[in-house]
Amino acid sequence: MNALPRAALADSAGLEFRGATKSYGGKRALNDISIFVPRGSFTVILGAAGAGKTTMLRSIAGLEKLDAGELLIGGEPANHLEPKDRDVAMIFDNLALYPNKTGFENIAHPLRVSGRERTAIETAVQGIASKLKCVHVLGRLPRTMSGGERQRVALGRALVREPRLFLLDEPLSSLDAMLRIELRTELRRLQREFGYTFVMATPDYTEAMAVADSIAFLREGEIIQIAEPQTLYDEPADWDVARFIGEPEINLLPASYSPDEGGRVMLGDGIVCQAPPALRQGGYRTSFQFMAGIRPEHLRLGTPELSAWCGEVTDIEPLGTKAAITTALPRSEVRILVAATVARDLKVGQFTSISFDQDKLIAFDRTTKARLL
Ligand SMILES: Nc1ncnc2c1ncn2[C@@H]1O[C@H](COP(=O)(O)OP(=O)(O)OP(=O)(O)O)[C@@H](O)[C@H]1O
Repeated sequence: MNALPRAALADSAGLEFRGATKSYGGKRALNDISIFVPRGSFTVILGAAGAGKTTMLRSIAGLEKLDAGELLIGGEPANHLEPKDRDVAMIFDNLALYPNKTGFENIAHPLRVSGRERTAIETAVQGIASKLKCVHVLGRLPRTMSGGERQRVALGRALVREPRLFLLDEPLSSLDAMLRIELRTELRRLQREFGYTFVMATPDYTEAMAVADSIAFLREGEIIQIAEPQTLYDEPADWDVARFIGEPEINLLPASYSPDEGGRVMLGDGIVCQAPPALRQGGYRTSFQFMAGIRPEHLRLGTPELSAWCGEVTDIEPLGTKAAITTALPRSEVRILVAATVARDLKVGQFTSISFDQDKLIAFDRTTKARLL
């Protein structure tokens, strides 16, 4: 297994969907999905429960048949291929191991089934086990392993086959938080090092941001946006995407725009500020209403000379190095992310001044929810 030069792979297709559609009893689970996944990349399908993530992965694996549209794997049409002929591995969250086989035999199983020779099996199992740091459990039965060790062996069993494409359906969701972070880092490292093509489904945006080259945001069977993680955060296609990415959630406040004086924004609760660049440069000639999105990390407390608002602290949620402060304004509520040291001096019931970075305000259309460019 040699490391593959990533640059050379960037243009070649690991996977492509063209207008993929799939319904269950009249309900569209996938609606005209088109996506190109470069070979050697890590793509994450992000979306809420029921968005269609599993259906998408199962259609790629051949466990579901598309009603319409084309699937290409490695640039080749794959709609007609049986699952076993697609050369893809699907990794689920509840990866069951054979209870009566050792760690070694569990990982070796797919190679034995395909008739691989004994010394080649030995080398492959040792190689993948050392990459996944589970050599020490190769001689043991699953019931003597910790949850994390079992998951490593199960991942080893999927990775040892070296298929063209790996499909990972919430593979870490049953692990505790620490293990999840440790294993996702390792998945990312392995994927980079060996140029694997990974398509992973998850509803967890932090997991998606941590590992993805590219994230496809899926909602009700439709791809709403495909972008690099930071772009999804900075330039969300609509306010559903903006709310999904970021913790605490982005603040959404009714607002209006006026082209006067080079562009002004009036937020509820009587705040008037200069419009952000996207609105100023948008060529708008008349006033209109929109939804203003302000991320909690772009609000600040306690700079009265710069402050737009005064709010009452109604909740303080410690988050370790940071804290989420909820403040009530006369007609709305905003959440603010502050350093824990700042939160220490605050008390529920106290009034505080609030200011924000106007250039970071994101404007959304009130009807379509789309971000205004
Ligand atoms: N075999 C099936 N029969 C009928 N409806 C189905 C079937 N499989 C999925 N669906 C429906 O298709 C839609 C998409 O389901 P899917 O499992 O792909 O979503 P998901 O994003 O993976 O959700 P989760 O995160 O909960 O696993 C849902 O409305 C679901 O109820």
